[in-house]
Amino acid sequence: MNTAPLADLGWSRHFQAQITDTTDIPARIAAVHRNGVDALTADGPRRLSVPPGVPPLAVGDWVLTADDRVTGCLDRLSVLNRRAAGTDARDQLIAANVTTLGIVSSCNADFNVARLERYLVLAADAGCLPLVILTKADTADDPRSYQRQAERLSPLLTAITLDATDVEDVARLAPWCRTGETLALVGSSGVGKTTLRNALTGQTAATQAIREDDAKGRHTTTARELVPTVHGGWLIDTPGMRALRLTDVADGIAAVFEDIEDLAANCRFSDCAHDREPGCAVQASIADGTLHPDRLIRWRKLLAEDMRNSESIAEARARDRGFGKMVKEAMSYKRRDRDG
Ligand SMILES: Nc1nc2c(ncn2[C@@H]2O[C@H](COP(=O)(O)OP(=O)(O)OP(=O)(O)O)[C@@H](O)[C@H]2O)c(=O)[nH]1
Ligand SMILES: [Zn+2]
Repeated sequence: MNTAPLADLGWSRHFQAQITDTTDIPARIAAVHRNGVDALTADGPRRLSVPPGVPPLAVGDWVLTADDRVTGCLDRLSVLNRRAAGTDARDQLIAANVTTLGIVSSCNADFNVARLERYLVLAADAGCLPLVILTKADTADDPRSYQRQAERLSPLLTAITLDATDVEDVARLAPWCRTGETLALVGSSGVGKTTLRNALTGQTAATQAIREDDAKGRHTTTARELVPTVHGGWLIDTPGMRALRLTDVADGIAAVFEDIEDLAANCRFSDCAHDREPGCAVQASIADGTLHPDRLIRWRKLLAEDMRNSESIAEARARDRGFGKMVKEAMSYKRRDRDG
C-alpha cells in the first residue's frame, strides 16, 4: 500500500498495525451525517454508507471501507465525548484521533484557572496532548504572567501567548498542526477560536458559510469539519466541540490532579475527606504551603460535577434497560394473545 497520501491524512503506525490481511481501503471520516459519512481516502473524498453493526463514528475516525461502505472502525488514539443535550443523557462522540487539544483562553478577564483545569481534565481523559493557547496577548500588559499561571498547573504543560489576528504569530502553532497532527480547539465564546481557525486554514469565507449553516441547524454535505491546515496537518472543528461537558472523566481528574491524589494515598484513613481528619496528608501539605487550598476546592468541585453528570448517565441507561424490558414483555403478551 502506498501510505504517503495516507500519512498526509494523519495515518500512522498505530493504525497501520491494525490492518493485517485485508484488502479493505482505509479512509478518514471528515463529516458524519444521518445517512452516511464523508471520508477522505488516498484517492480523494468519498461518500460512504454505514451498515448496521458498525459502531458510532466520529469526525477524525479511521475506518476501513469496501465498495463505498464502511466495514469497520480502527482503534482510536483519542476520543472526545459530550453528554447529549436535553433529557437524553447518552454520550455523543464529538471527535476522534485528535492529537492536540488546543485550550483557548485570552489574556484578560476570560482567563480562569478552574476553566483551564476542566479542559485539561477533558484532554487527559480523551487521550489528547493539551496545549494552552492564550490569545489577545497584544492587548495585555503582561501576557507572560498568564503563561506562567497556566504552566504552573502542570510541569508538562505548554502555554503559548499570541495575537490570533496576526497570521505570522499564529504560525507558531505549526508544530501542533503539521503533517500527522490533528488539532482541535476548545474555549469560551469570543476567545478567538474562529480567528485562529481562519489563520491556520487560510479559509475565511468558507468558515462564515459553515457557521451560518450550523446556526440554522442545516447540515452541510461537504467535508468541512476536518479541515486541512496550511501547515500540513488537520484541524477538527465541529459544532459539538463548543459545548463539551465533563462526564465519566474520573481518569482525567486523577491525571490532572495527580499531586492531590498522590497525597490522599498517604492519609491515615482510606476514606479521608481531607477536612479535619487526623493524619490527613492533604491538609498537611496545605499547612506547609506546598498545596494551595484553592486547588483542593477546585478538585472537589470537578469530582462533584463529574459524579453528578455520570450518575445521571448511569440512571438513564438503567431507565433505557427498564424500558427495553417493558417493550419486550408487552411484545410477548401480544404474541401470546395472538398465538394462544
Ligand atoms: N486584538 C485581538 N483580537 C482578537 C484576538 N483573538 C480574537 N480577537 C477578536 O475577538 C473577537 C472574537 O473572536 P472569535 O474568533 O470570533 O472568537 P470565538 O472563540 O470563535 O468565539 P465563538 O464563535 O463565540 O465561540 C473577534 O473580534 C476577533 O477579531 C487577539 O489575539 N487579539
Ligand atoms: Zn486526607
